[in-house]
Formats: sequence, structure tokens, C-alpha cells
Amino acid sequence: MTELKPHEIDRLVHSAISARDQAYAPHSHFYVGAAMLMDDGTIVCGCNVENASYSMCLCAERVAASSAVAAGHRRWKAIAIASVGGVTPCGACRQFLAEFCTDTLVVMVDVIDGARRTRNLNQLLPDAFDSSHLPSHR
Ligand SMILES: O=c1ccn([C@H]2C[C@H](O)[C@@H](CO)O2)c(=O)[nH]1
Ligand SMILES: [Zn+2]
Repeated sequence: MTELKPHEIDRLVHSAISARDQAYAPHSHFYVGAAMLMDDGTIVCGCNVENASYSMCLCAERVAASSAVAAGHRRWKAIAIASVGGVTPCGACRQFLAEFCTDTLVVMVDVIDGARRTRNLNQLLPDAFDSSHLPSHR
């Protein structure tokens, strides 16, 4: 199970809080920032990006993960998520993250009081569906 040093978690949490400043959430007014720590120490951030066509809204976690992949990263150790209340990632984001790395530390941060909760993605998405469940041919 991945563990991080306290200073690594602090750095990631601060990055997620800063990323939240870019959130585009004119419809829900629920602003979320995410920051992911790659195996090589790089941090990649994301924020939620909403749309007037509500179903097209993108969560901060999936924006961060997609940005990481687009930048050539597929291995990460942790994700910090900053919001009012320190919410957990939605089911779709849990599945999206699990595609690349099920052993991921997930740190949820409440931007009001700074409280942090930590879980592993394995706990948030037990018995994940993955490519091993797909047939190798039709
Ligand atoms: O973990 C979460 C939960 C919600 N949202 C976004 C999606 C939408 O823009 C808004 C309200 O659900 O918050 C995230 O980015 N991450
Ligand atoms: Zn989500």
C-alpha cells in the first residue's frame, strides 16, 4: 500500500487547494481542485469543468488524471481532492482512476477547516472491474 511522507502530502494538498481556484462551476457552485503525485515526483492538477448541458460536466479528478495521461504519466502514487466538505470522488472517477493504478492514496481535504481524510482507492472501489475481465477475443 502506498504511503507518503508528511511533506509530500502537504505539498499535494496545497496544490489541490490552488487548483480549485481554476474550477469552472457556474451551475453547481461546487468548486473542486485535484492534484496527483506521479511516481517521478511530478504533480499534475485538475479542476471541475462544467457545462450548460449538465451531463457533460467533468470532475476535477478526471480532468487531473486525463491531463496526467496526456502529459505521458500513467503511474501515480496519490491524489488530493479539495472541496467544501472534503468530498470523496464519485463512482465514475473511482473507476476512471482504477484503470491506471488501484493502489492510489486518496486524500480528501475540506477547504473550510483544512480537515483531511485519507483512504486507498482499493478501499473506495473494492473488486474493481478491469481489463482482466474482458475477453481476449470475441
Ligand atoms: O468528487 C467530486 C465531486 C463533484 N465534483 C464536481 C462535479 C460537478 O462539477 C460538481 C457538482 O457535482 O462538482 C468533482 O469535481 N469532484
Ligand atoms: Zn467524479
